[in-house]
Amino acid sequence: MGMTIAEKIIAAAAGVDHVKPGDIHTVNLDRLMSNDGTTHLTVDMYHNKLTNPRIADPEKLVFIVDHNVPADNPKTAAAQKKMRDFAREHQIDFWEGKGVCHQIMMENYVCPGELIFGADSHTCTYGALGAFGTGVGCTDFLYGMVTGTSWVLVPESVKFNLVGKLPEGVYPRDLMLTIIGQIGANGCNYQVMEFCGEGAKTLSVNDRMVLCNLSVEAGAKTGIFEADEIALAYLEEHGRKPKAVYKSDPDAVYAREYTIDLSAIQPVIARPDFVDDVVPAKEVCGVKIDEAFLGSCNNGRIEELRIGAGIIKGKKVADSVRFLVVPASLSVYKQALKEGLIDIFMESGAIVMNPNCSVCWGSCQGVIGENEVLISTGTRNFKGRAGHPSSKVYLGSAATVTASAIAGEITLA
Ligand SMILES: CC(C)[C@H](C(=O)O)[C@@H](O)C(=O)O
Ligand code: SF4
Repeated sequence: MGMTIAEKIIAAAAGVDHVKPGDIHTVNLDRLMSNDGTTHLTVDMYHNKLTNPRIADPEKLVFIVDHNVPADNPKTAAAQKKMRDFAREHQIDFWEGKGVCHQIMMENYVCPGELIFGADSHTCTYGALGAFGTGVGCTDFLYGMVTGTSWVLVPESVKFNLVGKLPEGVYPRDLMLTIIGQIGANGCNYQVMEFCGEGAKTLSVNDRMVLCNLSVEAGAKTGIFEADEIALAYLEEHGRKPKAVYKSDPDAVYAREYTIDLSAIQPVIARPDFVDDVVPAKEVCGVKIDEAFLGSCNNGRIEELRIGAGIIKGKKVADSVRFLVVPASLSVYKQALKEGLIDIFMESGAIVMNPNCSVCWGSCQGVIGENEVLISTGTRNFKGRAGHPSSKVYLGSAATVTASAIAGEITLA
């Protein structure tokens, strides 16, 4: 019986020839990433719970302060200090203020064929480069840190055969929200969403990141693409080499298969308070907004900043709206500066912030108040995600978010 890409990665990490869904294997981890959301808890467990605290291989570890940057209160400052001190003491790669963790990982670490655990649910982003990335809690993270290994219950894979090409003005974010709307927030629970087909060839690594990143919002263990020439070109540009390049075998077994026609996708919006409550954007046009957010590990890269800047150039943010523009990393920020995009946003009245998670998770910048409405390129719109429990978050593409920031209400670009 053939294997899927995900199964091949797990088999290699387990040192066996063959795995199948339902098997449990002990695996060697290639890398472990943790951010300021939970690292302080891992550090506490490391110091207080272990009889023989040790780190298997500090070179496998990456710590990234990205969720609350710079620290916004004494509690987050203390948590970050704990993380910083620990990283220094153990010579762990440490990043602070340089960008959202998944963006930093993609720019600097992730290689095809790797198995990566991250103490963050959107670690599934790394499938854009043909790696198996998945989120774990801090107990599993601690185990991985101490032993360099972990366990994986081999997930089933679900095939998404992409055909055609997205129409002009329709983006990978519309595509992935549409898929999540169709299959539901539990649509791929503990399964791998494998994206393939000729339509995949029309998607850049950025586009693939958008899809893989949101796979967890359909309950998936991860999302993955084959590391084809597009992924390998990205890798080379970033000065890295693949660990291994896997293709799914023709006789690999899938739990289900979907065919998605990209040319039929339209701009969509996920309505509050569920990522799978997806409707055509035109159905919610006219909803008044208080804030708009262009950023996050899903949609804060140069591609989206270009889309936003292209729409807002020469126009103004509505008086009633705060428009937060937050590049996903420092390198995205610098590229945007070089291309004059930051100037365009500033001229329009947008608030351009330092790279970090920002209002995507509503704990740091741009928190919204009682009954306020945000339109966002972030990942989630759960109740209270961006601030007050009565506030509302609509999720849309960079184009829809920017057009709405100008209009003061949800509008199509
Ligand atoms: C803080 C972190 C653990 C969390 C996650 O796991 O995803 C956050 O990044 C989010 O997007 O909700
Ligand atoms: S940008 Fe949002 S989804 Fe991504 S890691 Fe930060 S809080 Fe989580």
